[in-house]
Amino acid sequence: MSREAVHRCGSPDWEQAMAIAAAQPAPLPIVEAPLAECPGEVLARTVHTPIPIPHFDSSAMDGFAVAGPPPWTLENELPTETGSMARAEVPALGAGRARVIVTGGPVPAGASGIVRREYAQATGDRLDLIAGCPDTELETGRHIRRAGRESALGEAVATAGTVLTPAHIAYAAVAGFDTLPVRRRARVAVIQTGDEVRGTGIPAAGEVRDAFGPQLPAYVRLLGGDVVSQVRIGDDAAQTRAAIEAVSGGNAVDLVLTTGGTGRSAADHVRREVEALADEVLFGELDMRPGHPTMFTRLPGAACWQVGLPGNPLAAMVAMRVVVQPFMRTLRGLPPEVIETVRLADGAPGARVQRLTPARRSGRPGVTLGDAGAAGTDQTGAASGAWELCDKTGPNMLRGLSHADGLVVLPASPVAPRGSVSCLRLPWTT
Ligand SMILES: Nc1nc2c(c(=O)[nH]1)N[C@H]1C(S)=C(S)[C@@H](COP(=O)(O)OP(=O)(O)OC[C@H]3O[C@@H](n4cnc5c(N)ncnc54)[C@H](O)[C@@H]3O)O[C@H]1N2
Ligand code: MOO
Repeated sequence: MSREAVHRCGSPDWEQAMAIAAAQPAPLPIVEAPLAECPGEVLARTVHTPIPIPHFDSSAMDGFAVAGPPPWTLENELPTETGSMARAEVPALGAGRARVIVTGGPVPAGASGIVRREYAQATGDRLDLIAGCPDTELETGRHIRRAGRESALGEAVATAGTVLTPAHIAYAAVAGFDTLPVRRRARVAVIQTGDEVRGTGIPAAGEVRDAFGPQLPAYVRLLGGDVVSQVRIGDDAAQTRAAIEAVSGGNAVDLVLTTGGTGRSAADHVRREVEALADEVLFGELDMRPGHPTMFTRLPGAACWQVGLPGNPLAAMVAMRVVVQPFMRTLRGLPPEVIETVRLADGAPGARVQRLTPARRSGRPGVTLGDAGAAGTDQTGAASGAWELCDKTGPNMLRGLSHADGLVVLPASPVAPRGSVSCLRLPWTT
């Protein structure tokens, strides 16, 4: 039985669409993930080191732990023994004595410092400095890495909301963590429509190569989720309904991405079937070009949404950036993004409607990247170079997007040379 879906907002613009998408889901549950799985994930809670870092006094050099001024009596110990001994097992060093130590080895109690190997000379069991050794080598604490110098016990290792990098993981490992609390990764189902769409080879006239299937999983991964199921179906109402019902029940996925079929022709079934199935239509179209027919709905079940990506490839990619990316940020526990402003080197002529257009950072002579003085600054105050519009950016085209660093918002009115426009960076640009 078809229920009447709740229609919320008529035709939001791109900025309203981002806000609606970001406001919908709750952040996903927190899971303890092994460190190796954490790079790229968002830390869900601030974590504090359970030990001082480093956690014991160690030598920064291969050489000799010494107690007091030279000469010293050299103890007869092998470096490997000293290096691998636990701190508590290392015997104290008596006054006037020296002992071999390796980099990272625990410093014995009683040691006043470390003398590096190349500055010391042993004759029998007598150890002395070589001629010309700098005076600094005898400073108290020389070449000793003191416990807690990097971080005291209980200091923050990383704060909630951090997107974890390999460096964060390395630091957390040093602090003794085996796992970190991160948000569960979003599970996304992809349903592609289109009788004319083929997956491999050269398409015949009337056919198109599938522009979505090979890249949507990677796009979703860049946004912090995983495509857990992916099907291609024909332009058929029953198949469309069955495919959506198959993935949306039972809490298995957080988001269903459909491609194509958002139109109102007899061959377009996504719109009708989703409208019949959905608990809520957050928006059924956008006041945005390209990407005008993009839909965003909440499907039956605890927490499962649907984004209807239009079939035109650039329109679909714009909808990914405007609707899916903010939605995924919230799932990951990230705050809504701050919209960047950039300058357009050559400006832009006015158009009938506002357009989100592929653009790139300009590399032309006279327009220097990161030159804040010449090219302006973005809203966050960071230096930002001027941008130029890409060529070949019709709604069915991908060539311009393939050269782009972001989507700039061109207003209907003309933009003067070096004029400011809003810009949404693409998630694969660095
Ligand atoms: N009479 C009207 N026609 C159209 C309108 C309109 O308002 N009135 N809107 C246009 C706009 S805007 C868009 S965007 C598209 C939306 O189309 P659908 O979402 O219904 O998608 P389809 O009709 O299935 O396909 C449109 C186009 O995209 C190609 N396509 C589909 N899937 C793929 C794929 N996986 N890889 C590459 N290309 C794909 C398909 O072959 C069509 O060329 O409607 C306009 N028309
Ligand atoms: O969404 Mo369409 O032209 O706006 O591609």
